[in-house]
Amino acid sequence: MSVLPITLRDACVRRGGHVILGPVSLTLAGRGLTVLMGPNGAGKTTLLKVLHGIVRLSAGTVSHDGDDARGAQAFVFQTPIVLRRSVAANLAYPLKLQRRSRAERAERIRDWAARIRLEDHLDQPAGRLSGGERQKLAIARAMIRDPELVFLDEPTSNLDGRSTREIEDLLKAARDAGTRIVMSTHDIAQGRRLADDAWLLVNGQIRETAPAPQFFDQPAQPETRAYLRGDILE
Ligand SMILES: Nc1ncnc2c1ncn2[C@@H]1O[C@H](COP(=O)(O)OP(=O)(O)OP(=O)(O)O)[C@@H](O)[C@H]1O
Repeated sequence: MSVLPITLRDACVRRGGHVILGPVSLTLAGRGLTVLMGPNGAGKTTLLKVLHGIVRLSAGTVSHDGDDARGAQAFVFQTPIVLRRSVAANLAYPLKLQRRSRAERAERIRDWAARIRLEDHLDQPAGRLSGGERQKLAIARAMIRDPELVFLDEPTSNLDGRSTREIEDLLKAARDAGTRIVMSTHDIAQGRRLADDAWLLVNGQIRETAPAPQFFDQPAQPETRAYLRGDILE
């Protein structure tokens, strides 16, 4: 069973009389980590939400051809949402929904708390964590039930170097363990560090999709070259 492929056909989203996304046609399949790049306001968040199935299209279609879409995919929002409970309770929540046994929950919580270096904070209210710690907790909560597919919206924006490196390591480990990841970033250096393949979105439209070496070093589109040079795209 797989949630993939997910296919968009001429997908459009309108808000306030404007098309903010689309028309976009693409297929999300395969393995690895896809980086979605583009200027502020290009529509990256909207595209991720469309792929996850939490934004209604104004036109076109999104087909989740796989099975069991909800259980096997997760979304990490740009501003991490943590429950007003302890760190341990935040990690336990998705496992309870999956009806995992108490023993299995305890083992996974210990494992993930160690991976995000919060093992000494398990009883602390999540609301008191720093921004970087909250983001790590939100990612761990998404990953703890071994989803097949995870979307992350700018997972390290506004974080310090150390938190960024820790989160990048988490994402690489999840990718290497077989989780399909799609994440947005406008940090080109981060894209180079993480991507197996990359998409450029400008003005609500996909301008290029390519394997990372090609995207970053030999892009086909002049617009991608301009974006990577640091030009302002409109
Ligand atoms: N509910 C809404 N009503 C009107 N405009 C909206 C709404 N939601 C988003 N937009 C606009 O749609 C465009 C795309 O938004 P989106 O958040 O998807 O872009 P983004 O690429 O993720 O941006 P950023 O990099 O700044 O997070 C933006 O210009 C935004 O202002």
